[in-house]
Amino acid sequence: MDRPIFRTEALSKVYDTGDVRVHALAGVDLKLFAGELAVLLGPSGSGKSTLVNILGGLDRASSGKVWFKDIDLTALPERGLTRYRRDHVGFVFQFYNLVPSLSARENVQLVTDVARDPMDPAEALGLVGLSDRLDHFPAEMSGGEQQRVAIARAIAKRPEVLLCDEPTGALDSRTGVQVLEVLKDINERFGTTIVVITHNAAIRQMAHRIVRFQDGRIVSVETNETRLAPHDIDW
Ligand SMILES: Nc1ncnc2c1ncn2[C@@H]1O[C@H](COP(=O)(O)OP(=O)(O)OP(=O)(O)O)[C@@H](O)[C@H]1O
Repeated sequence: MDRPIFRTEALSKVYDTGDVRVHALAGVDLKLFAGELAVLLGPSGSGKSTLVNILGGLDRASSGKVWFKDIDLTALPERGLTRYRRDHVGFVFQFYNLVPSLSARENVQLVTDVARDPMDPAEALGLVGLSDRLDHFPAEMSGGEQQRVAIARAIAKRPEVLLCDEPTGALDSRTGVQVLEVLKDINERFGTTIVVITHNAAIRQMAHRIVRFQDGRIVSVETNETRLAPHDIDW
């Protein structure tokens, strides 16, 4: 796990909202390695989502550089960034963003229909333990199940990277653990690089590395000597 998949150099993001200039990222130098599960911690507003959105090609830096392997994302035109996102990145957000009128299988199909080398939707849903919920609609599923559909949708295109912004933020601890078990399994089974933003500091115990943010800067990067399985984490 020593091959960088992301590298940022003096990455900055400034939001200009009239009178106020917010330095959401103020010079971030970070390497993330292929196959690692990294947890990003830090107070609200410290820049975690901004960084992850830039890594995922949803947003652009104001200055500095970010590479995905040998691709300079900061130099890609809009179409290239869209292709990068489609081919390489899966996203999981706090609120699952499923289409309410579509079944679990159809929600996953939205992605597999346009992916280059997708899994079968039923296979992706099987990987997150939902083989018996293929034809259920979001309203017929628990929060944890809906989040697992969202993860199935994100992994069905076999992305190299899974970017998760507060994936357990809306879940109670029991269902949160199930979601984290799925992320750990994906990381181990496919070697997918996984980045998890969380406000729940206990989750750091399942990470290979923990990156802490404050005021748009990285204040520490720590490697876990021993990792805990999600079901052994005390929330
Ligand atoms: N679109 C935007 N326009 C203006 N300011 C923004 C925008 N997005 C983020 N910011 C500001 O940038 C800073 C960093 O925000 P960001 O969402 O990256 O922090 P965060 O660490 O992910 O916070 P949280 O844990 O609350 O999600 C904050 O001060 C935020 O208010």
